This record gives sequence, C-alpha cells and structure tokens, in this order.
Amino acid sequence: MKTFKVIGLMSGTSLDGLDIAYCHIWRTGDRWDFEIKKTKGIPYNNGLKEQLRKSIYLSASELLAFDVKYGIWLGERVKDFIQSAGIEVDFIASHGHTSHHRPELGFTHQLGSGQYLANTAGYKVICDFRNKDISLGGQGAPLVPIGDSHFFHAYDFCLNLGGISNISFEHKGRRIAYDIGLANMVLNHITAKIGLPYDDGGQLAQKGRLLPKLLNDLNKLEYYQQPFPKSTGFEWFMEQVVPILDHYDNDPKDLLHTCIHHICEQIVVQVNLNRSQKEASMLVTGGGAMNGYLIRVLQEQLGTTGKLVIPPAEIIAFKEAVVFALMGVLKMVNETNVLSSVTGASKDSSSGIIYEPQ
Ligand SMILES: Nc1ncnc2c1ncn2[C@@H]1O[C@H](COP(=O)(O)OP(=O)(O)OP(=O)(O)O)[C@@H](O)[C@H]1O
Ligand SMILES: CC(=O)N[C@H]1[C@@H]2OC[C@@H](O2)[C@@H](O)[C@@H]1O[C@H](C)C(=O)O
Repeated sequence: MKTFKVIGLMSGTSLDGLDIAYCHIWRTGDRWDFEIKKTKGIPYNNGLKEQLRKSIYLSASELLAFDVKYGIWLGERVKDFIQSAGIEVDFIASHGHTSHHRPELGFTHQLGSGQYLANTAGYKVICDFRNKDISLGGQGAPLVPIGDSHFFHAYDFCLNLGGISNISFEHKGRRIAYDIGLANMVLNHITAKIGLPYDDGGQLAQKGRLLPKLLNDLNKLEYYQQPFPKSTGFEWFMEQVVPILDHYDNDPKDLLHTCIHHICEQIVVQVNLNRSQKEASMLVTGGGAMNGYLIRVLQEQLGTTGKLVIPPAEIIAFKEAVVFALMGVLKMVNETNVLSSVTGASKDSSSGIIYEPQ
C-alpha cells in the first residue's frame, strides 16, 4: 500500500501562527497511521495577526482580495519549507484560517485561496474541508475527530485546548465530538490587555483568586446548555463572552484564575456525562496542554479516575495539521473524512476541493 507524503497546514482560532506538518501516512488494516517527519510553526507578525483577526469585518471585495493574498503567503511559506527541508511531497492539505463560520446560515469560510496556494507552492492542494458537510446540514466542525478515530483511538477521550476547547470520544461504536467552549481565546484576550500574548504556564492565573460571580456568569452561558452536534468560535466569543468580561475590571490574575476554573469545570461536566467506565484516559493536545496550571486544575477536578495524557510537544502543537494531512489523503482515495456522527450532517462525506498548480 502506498505511503502518502503530505504537508498539512493549520491556522487555528488562537491566531498564534501557521502550523506546517510534513508527514508520511499509510493504511494499516481498517485504519490509517502516520509518522511526523518534519514540522515548523511560523508565528504571525502583528500586522498579519490583526488582519486575520479583523477579517470577519471586511467588505466582500476586501475579503476576496485578502483570501488571495493569504493564499499566496501560505504558498510562499510552504515553498520555503519544502526547499529547506529537501523533501518529496505528494500534495498539500490546507485548512486555511477561518474568517466566518455560520453553519446555521449555511456557510463557513476559510481564508487562503487554494488555487493561489497551489500556484505559489507548485504542488497540488486540497482545501475547503468544511463546506460540503454544512451543505449536508452539518456543523462543518469539528473535523479533527476523524484523525482521533484513526490515529488516537487508544484513548477514551481526546481533548484539544486551542482557542476553543473540543472533545472527541467513542459512544456505542460511533465517534462523537463537539466544541465544549472557552479555552485559550479567553485567556489570551485577558493577557492582551497587559501586553502579553499568553500566560506562560498559567503562572499569572496561579497567583490569582477565584471570582465566584464571574465563574457563575460564564457557567451560565447558553451555549453550554445546547445539545451536540454543536460548534462555536470567534463570533460567539465576541458576541456572548466579551460583554460578560467587560463587566469585570478586576486584576487580570484573578480573571485568568477564574477563567481557568471555568474552562476546567465545563470539560469535567462533559467527561462525566460521557464516561462509560470509572477509569478514563484523556489525550490532551493544543497549546493549553502547555499551561501547567490549567492542567493541574483539570487533573484536580477530574479526580484520580481521570488519567490525563500529555503527549510529546510535537503532537501537542501539530496534531491538527497532521489530521488535515490525513483528511487530504482520505479525499484523494475517496474515503470518508468528515463524520456525520460528529457534525450532525445527513451523511458522512469525503470533503475537500482539489487545485492543480498552474
Ligand atoms: N507555554 C504555554 N503556556 C500557556 N499557554 C500556552 C503555552 N503555549 C501555548 N499556549 C496557549 O496555546 C495557544 C495556542 O494553542 P493552539 O495552537 O492549540 O491553538 P489553535 O490551534 O490556534 O486553536 P484551535 O484549535 O481552537 O483552532 C496560545 O495562544 C496560548 O494561549
Ligand atoms: C470553524 C472552525 O474553524 N472551527 C475550529 C475552531 O477551533 C477549534 C474548534 O473551533 C474546532 O471546531 C475547529 O477546528 C478544529 C481544527 C476542528 O475542526 O476539529
């Protein structure tokens, strides 16, 4: 069976930068397996970070122009990566960067023109992995659970602590997954006010005190009561969460401390609801796995029957890029890469649009 040599590209909601993962991916029985060969994280400079953050407010023509510009930027970064690594590549699978995500209105949009990316890098590109699922009535997110079922099925739960937290697990033979709610997006929002990109290791949060009223206000957010399938993101954060935070003029340490307790409480609610056995292992990835204080609070709240597994740094940071590489492979072989059990679509799909370099 062929081994695919693929570059996966991911730019997540926390806006820290572009993740590039070059992997080998091959079939083994009913599942697929992977090996990460080389990775690179390219932090966004402040200008690009702001442009991406504000892309939701652009006019239609500005958005389309930025789509092209960012597609070319992706292509240039990948071209440099391939040249300096001297690697053989079959194709590029690109998530892009989500500017708009409104499944209830029937659309989602990831920036980074596939055609311009293909032309600039000089390789075939597969992108736009979310829209087909939305057209089938799904949330178009989360998509990474297909990777959990192939690559990380040994764990009872997979938890990703990115800008938003999401969880994935098997239930009666079907994979279920959804966005739980807040994670680094809210923590970064608080540290931005004191000029820090993030709270390294959760050191500031650790020194803070709990604000019970804020904790209660956050726990009461309507999103937490919604049944899955569900997904959320930046729009929800800006519209529902920021107005709550605006009422609190407290020491950032106390805000961070309280938000970490809130993030962990919501995770534990979901784990306890979906635990089928007393002992449960949970793989933790995404930048939040580097937040020592958050992980400590989560472990305390889960108790001794919940075993958190923190994988090597490369998996923590690049798991999503690796899974988009897998999604590209599955599209190329016409196998399911979006699970309707996760997204709520009317059927599974093999999603992604293919662009040949011109
Ligand atoms: N050493 C650290 N200490 C505390 N937090 C950290 C550390 N390293 C990374 N983070 C947090 O992780 C964030 C990046 O996480 P990640 O790259 O998983 O998010 P993302 O992929 O952009 O989000 P999403 O998966 O929601 O799209 C940073 O913005 C920061 O908040
Ligand atoms: C629409 C969108 O970009 N959603 C992201 C976002 O960031 C985390 C969470 O919200 C998740 O639903 C998703 O990303 C991951 C990669 C996913 O689809 O699995």
